[in-house]
Amino acid sequence: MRMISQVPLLARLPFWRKQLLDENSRRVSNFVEQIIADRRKGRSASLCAGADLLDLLLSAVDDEGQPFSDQEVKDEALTFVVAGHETTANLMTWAMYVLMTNESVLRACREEVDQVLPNGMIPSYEHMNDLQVCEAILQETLRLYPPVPWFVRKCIREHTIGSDGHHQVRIPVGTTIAIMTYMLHRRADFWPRPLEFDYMRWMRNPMTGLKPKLTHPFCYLPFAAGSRNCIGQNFALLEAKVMLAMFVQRCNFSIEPGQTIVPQITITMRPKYGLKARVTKRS
Ligand code: HEM
Repeated sequence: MRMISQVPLLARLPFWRKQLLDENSRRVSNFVEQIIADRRKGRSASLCAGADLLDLLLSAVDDEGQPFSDQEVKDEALTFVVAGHETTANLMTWAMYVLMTNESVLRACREEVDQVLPNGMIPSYEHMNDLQVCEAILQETLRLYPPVPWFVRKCIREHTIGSDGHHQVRIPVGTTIAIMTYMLHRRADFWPRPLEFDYMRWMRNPMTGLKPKLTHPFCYLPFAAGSRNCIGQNFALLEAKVMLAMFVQRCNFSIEPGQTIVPQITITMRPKYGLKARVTKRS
């Protein structure tokens, strides 16, 4: 939505559903403006133990003592809302899909959660390291169903990739390269049994506590890589782990039969026709 409005030519084109896009863009923008105005006027406060991200943005100053302008605060806040919302929501959707369609995975997850968090205990930071099956399930979900299924980078130094002969490709400076995470994560040369959901491939070694080594340092990129990788990745995994554990601890869920579940790849990746489930309180 925002990307379209950043490209002047595209922004002017009256293409299909453009009005809806503009309207939704305005609504998100108004929503963020309201949040900032409320905080400036003291009508809202941080829900954290200390200052939250918005407090930090509003109080930050540069080397000359200048604060962010209203537009800059809004842009930064909007980036966090947009980058942090649908991504994590999609991760949770796909994780629930996996649990509802793999009985053994749900059983292993529930066993761990019931052991680490007995009698409906609310998870705290100290429990996070013990929720290793939950973590492995989330990592395997991010492999098969990356919420951000592709991203782009611009070439700043000329490269030639591929082996000698006709498979070689020269990449000149300035080329935009799309990295298809979804395909990378399913490549048989990097992942044994690539299409199988196997959370065990992520389990730490019980003796050393170390995670298994990847077959290639860049074969797993749910949060991209390099200096512009996801700034929120640790937070995202933490909040996803808390949600997954509490959901499994407190709810039963089963998938509504007769649905077609296919990934829809746009900027993010979600089930094309949604994912309907029956959720009940766990007794
Ligand atoms: C499962 C959840 C998430 C996934 C899969 C994810 C994935 C990604 C990816 C692939 C990028 C790089 C995009 C690119 O280079 O074009 C990115 C960037 C970013 N993400 Fe996330 N993200 C997630 C959650 C979050 C959360 C919770 C936040 C904030 C609270 C966040 C904030 C950001 C920001 C600010 C950037 C831009 C960083 C920069 O350009 O320097 N993300 N994310």
